[in-house]
Amino acid sequence: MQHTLQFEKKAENVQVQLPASKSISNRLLLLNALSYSPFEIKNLSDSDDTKVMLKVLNADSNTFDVGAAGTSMRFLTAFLSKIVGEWVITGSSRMKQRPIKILVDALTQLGAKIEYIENEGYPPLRIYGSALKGGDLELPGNISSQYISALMMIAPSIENGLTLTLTGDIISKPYLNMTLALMKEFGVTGIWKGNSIIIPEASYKPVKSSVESDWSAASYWYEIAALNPELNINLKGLKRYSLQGDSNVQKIFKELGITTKFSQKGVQLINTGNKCRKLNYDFINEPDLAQTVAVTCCLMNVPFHFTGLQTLKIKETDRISALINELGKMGYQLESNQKDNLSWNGEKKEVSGKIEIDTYKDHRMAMAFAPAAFMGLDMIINDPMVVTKSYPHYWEDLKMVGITPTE
Ligand SMILES: O=C(O)C1=C[C@@H](OP(=O)(O)O)[C@@H](O)[C@H](O)C1
Ligand SMILES: C=C(OP(=O)(O)O)C(=O)O
Repeated sequence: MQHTLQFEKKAENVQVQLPASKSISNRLLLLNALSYSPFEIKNLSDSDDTKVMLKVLNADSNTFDVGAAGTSMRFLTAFLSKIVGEWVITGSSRMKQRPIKILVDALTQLGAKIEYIENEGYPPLRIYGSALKGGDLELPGNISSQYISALMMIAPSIENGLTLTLTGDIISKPYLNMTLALMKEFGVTGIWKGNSIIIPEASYKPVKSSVESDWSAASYWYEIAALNPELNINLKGLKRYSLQGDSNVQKIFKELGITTKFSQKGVQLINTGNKCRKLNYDFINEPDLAQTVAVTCCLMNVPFHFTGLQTLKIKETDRISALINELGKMGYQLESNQKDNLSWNGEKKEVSGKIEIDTYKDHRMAMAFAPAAFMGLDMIINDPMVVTKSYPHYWEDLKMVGITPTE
């Protein structure tokens, strides 16, 4: 399926009810299960990644398919390892290329028995769950924080708890702090000590919880604000003192002329027109914002140098290559060491005619590129429904600002 995007100037004011955070939703679902909570979670995400988490936690089979949801794959692998029984967990073809060895090795050290069904180091997995024994574990902190969050959440229910010492650079650290904060809501206090996270053996207590709106989803509206100086955008449900590291989108887009104003009604985005000459930014803490900011900078003619992108190659797709390919189709020549950086020096080739953007089964490719339609470009987005991974009503919401997708 394809969407051809047509843009017709429409609204001057829009109010957007953003989707709920899937990161918070998936943690709360696991913590609810671990605390045997009878309470319903308020404002749970309706994303594919959360729906699949709910489905697995409520299933009565022993074989689960989590599709493309990284958090579900990693969190459930840890969870199932400590539930007595034999379980099989698999995912999409891309999920079978996303590494999981670090988590499997850690769980094995705690006493779990896990087998690789196809390729060593990757899902699908066969898990023989049993009671686990805790203690001290050392594991790399520079591949995916999701392995660490997964271990943190099961730690209180393991004999002796866990002390996790992270080696290498710590990437996506705000997600670890989000995990700690939510565990605290459920009555368990873990602490940082240098590069170690210490979590005691303890009982979670069931609590009523609710989910904030998603700051990563908000980033596409910051992009839209940056490209539409006259548009007045109000975003609902975001928290100023958020658990989400992606709330740093405020700081990044300030460099691109967007001021964030909090009020009773929500978050207002104001375009001041004051953009920086060049944007240098280290995305080590906010990897999911990189695509939004790369596309915005190109469309605004702001050269950039981004670092801290080492996790992008193992996400829904190799996001560094995907950005180079697709921005290349629009005439922007990006450069990268194909490891952890990406830059654009401001040079652009003229392109004409239709621009067909491939999305590589990556929701963030579709969402970051769609606002290019505001620039009068004749845009086609391939496989547009990938957005349901995190933001199912994205295309509906875009209609409010005059971008109409037609099949
Ligand atoms: O814990 C989480 O909810 C997430 C952690 C990050 O992944 P990595 O830790 O693999 O960078 C992020 O990219 C992902 O979208 C959600
Ligand atoms: C990387 C992402 O998700 P996950 O790793 O949970 O699949 C994302 O949503 O951008």
